[in-house]
Amino acid sequence: MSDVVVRTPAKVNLALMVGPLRTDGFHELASVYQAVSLYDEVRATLVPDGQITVRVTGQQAGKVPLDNGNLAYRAAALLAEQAGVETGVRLDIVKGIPVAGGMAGGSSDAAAALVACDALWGTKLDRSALLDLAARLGSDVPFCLLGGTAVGSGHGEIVAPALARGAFEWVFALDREGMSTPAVFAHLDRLRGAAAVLPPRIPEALMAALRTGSATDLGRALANDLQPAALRLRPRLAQVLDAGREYGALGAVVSGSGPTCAFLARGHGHAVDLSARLAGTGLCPSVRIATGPVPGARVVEG
Ligand SMILES: C[C@@](CO)(OP(=O)(O)O)[C@H](O)COP(=O)(O)OP(=O)(O)OC[C@H]1O[C@@H](n2ccc(N)nc2=O)[C@H](O)[C@@H]1O
Ligand SMILES: Nc1ncnc2c1ncn2[C@@H]1O[C@H](COP(=O)(O)OP(=O)(O)O)[C@@H](O)[C@H]1O
Repeated sequence: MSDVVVRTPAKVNLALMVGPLRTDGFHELASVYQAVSLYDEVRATLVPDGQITVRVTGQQAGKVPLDNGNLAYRAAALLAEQAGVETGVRLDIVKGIPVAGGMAGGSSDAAAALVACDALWGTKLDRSALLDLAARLGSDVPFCLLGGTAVGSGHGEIVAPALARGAFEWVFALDREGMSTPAVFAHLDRLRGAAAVLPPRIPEALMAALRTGSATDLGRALANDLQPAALRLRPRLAQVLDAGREYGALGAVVSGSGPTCAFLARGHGHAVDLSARLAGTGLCPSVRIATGPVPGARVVEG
């Protein structure tokens, strides 16, 4: 086999509860992730010379690094090192997930590269070994392997499937410019100042909404501790959230560290209507519809 193609999803945090800053520079998190149907594709092609190269096409491709700053590159290099692989790989990434949008695009490409290279090189790591490597690459990477709806703890890298039913219709309002995840966490610390920060806890109402599959209850329970910091850094996002609520979204929340805003719709027809209305406000340059949950990074060819 000389080619493997992996399709890999974006995520939205249904809850992102941020605890104290740890001594390792990460914050303790309690997160509920959901994988949604906006995808990147990663094609891994065998090359004999031991080199890893990356090419990126698709939406906002120019904003993505091609060197070892690319998370997919790092994933391939880490797997090669761990498994003693000497052949190389060319990674062709087609971006469909917004870049620096709070939707885990880079992390998802890292998960995809692990899955693709594992198949291409025949390293055949088991699920838990892949999850360990994923955790070394970034807080969101293990979830991108798992997909579905899952609870994250630690700094977000310890993931377990959530008891959840139902399918949800989402609308995502993209912003012109991405936001830096470390900058948003740092701004939250500034807003919190010297106040004591409690260990993070996922709202019980959210887990209950997932168990019943009620979109109305889920919409009400969406929560993101990073949202106040993201709104301070990008005040126009507050208008975007208000517009979505006005057009009947069941819930409106900043996705992860932002700037993408996520809206839960009543159904597909409402999602189409909501996306048209949001686009019509002129507040957001691009709007997407997606469903969740969907599976994590999966081989689709090869
Ligand atoms: C905020 C979240 C929510 O799911 O996603 P995004 O909005 O970036 O997609 C994640 O916590 C982001 O995860 P990820 O993008 O993998 O970030 P990482 O590479 O692990 O960390 C980047 C930096 O973010 C900060 N960070 C990240 C995770 C965490 N629990 N505490 C932190 O303070 C740290 O400054 C860290 O150095
Ligand atoms: N494969 C990749 N796709 C997108 N961005 C990447 C990738 N690898 C590294 N990056 C870098 O990571 C930063 C954060 O991107 P991304 O993972 O899309 O956003 P977020 O962390 O907000 O979910 C980007 O600004 C980019 O410089």
